Amino acid sequence: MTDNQIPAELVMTGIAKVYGTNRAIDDISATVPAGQVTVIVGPSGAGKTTLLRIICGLDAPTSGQVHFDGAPIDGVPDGLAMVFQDYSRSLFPWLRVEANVGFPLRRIDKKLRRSRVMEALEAVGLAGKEHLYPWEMSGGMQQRVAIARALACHPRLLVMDEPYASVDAQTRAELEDLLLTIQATMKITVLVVTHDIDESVYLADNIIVLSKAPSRVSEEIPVRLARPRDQITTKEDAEFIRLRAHVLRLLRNIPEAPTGAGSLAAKVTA
Ligand SMILES: Nc1ncnc2c1ncn2[C@@H]1O[C@H](COP(=O)(O)OP(=O)(O)OP(=O)(O)O)[C@@H](O)[C@H]1O
Repeated sequence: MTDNQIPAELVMTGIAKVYGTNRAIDDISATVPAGQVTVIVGPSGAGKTTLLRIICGLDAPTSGQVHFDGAPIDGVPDGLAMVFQDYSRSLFPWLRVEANVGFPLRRIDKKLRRSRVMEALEAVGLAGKEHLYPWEMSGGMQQRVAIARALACHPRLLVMDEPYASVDAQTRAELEDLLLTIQATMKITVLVVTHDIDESVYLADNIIVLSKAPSRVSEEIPVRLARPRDQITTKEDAEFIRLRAHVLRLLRNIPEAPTGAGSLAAKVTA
C-alpha cells in the first residue's frame, strides 16, 4: 500500500434529494468507516443509486453534505473509484484489456502505467489476459477487468453499484470472495450497494438498511462474523442466518419474531 492509499472515511450528513415533486431521499446520515466493507441495502426505488451518485460527486444533494476524509465532496474526489453493474457499458469494446485498465491512468508515464495495470490484473486473477478484448471474455472476467481498472487507480474508497447483478450465481460467489481478498490485502474502504441480502451479510462489516422512498436509514447493523469468510461455513453460522432474517424483516417491514416463534418463511406467507 502506498501513502495515498490510506483508506478513506466517508460521512453522510442529512442527505436529501428531490427530483421535481419526487422526494427520492428524505434524510440520510451514516458513516462508512475507513478500511471496512459497508453495504447499503434497500427496497427498489429507495434511492440507492442516487445516493451513490451523490457520494461519488456525480450529482449534488438537494440538502445535506458528504465528507470524504473530512473534506466536503464537490466533484469526484481523488482516491475514489467506482465499479458499476453493467460491465458491457463500462468497458470499451475496441480497447484490449491492458488499455481498458490503463485508461484512467493514460496521462501518467507509460512504464509506470504498465506496471500499475499488471499489478491490478494480477490482483483480480487476470495476469496474462492483457491482450484480449472484453468481448473475448466471459461476463465474470469482464467484471474482473472493471475491478482491475478501479484498483489500478490505487483507490482509497472503492464504490460498487450492484457489481455482481449481471453474472451467474457461481461467478457471483467467486467475485464476492475476490473482493474480500482484495479488501483484506489492500485495506481499502469499500462501499457496495446490493439487492442480495445474503451478499450484504457475507461481505459486510456494516450494513446500512434504507427504508422505502423517500428513504431514511432504517438501521445500521454491525456484522461481526469472523474473517476470512467462507461461502459454506460462514453461511451456515447461526449469526449469519440471524442477520439475514433481520435484514429481510427490515426490508419487508415485518416485526421481529418472538424467540421460539415460527420461521420467517411461515410468517411471510401467512
Ligand atoms: N435523474 C433523475 N431524474 C428524475 N428522477 C430520478 C432520477 N434518478 C432517479 N430518479 C428517481 O429517484 C428515485 C430513486 O431512484 P434510484 O435509481 O436512485 O433508486 P434505487 O434504489 O437505486 O432503485 P433500484 O433498486 O430499483 O435500482 C426513483 O423514484 C427514480 O425515479
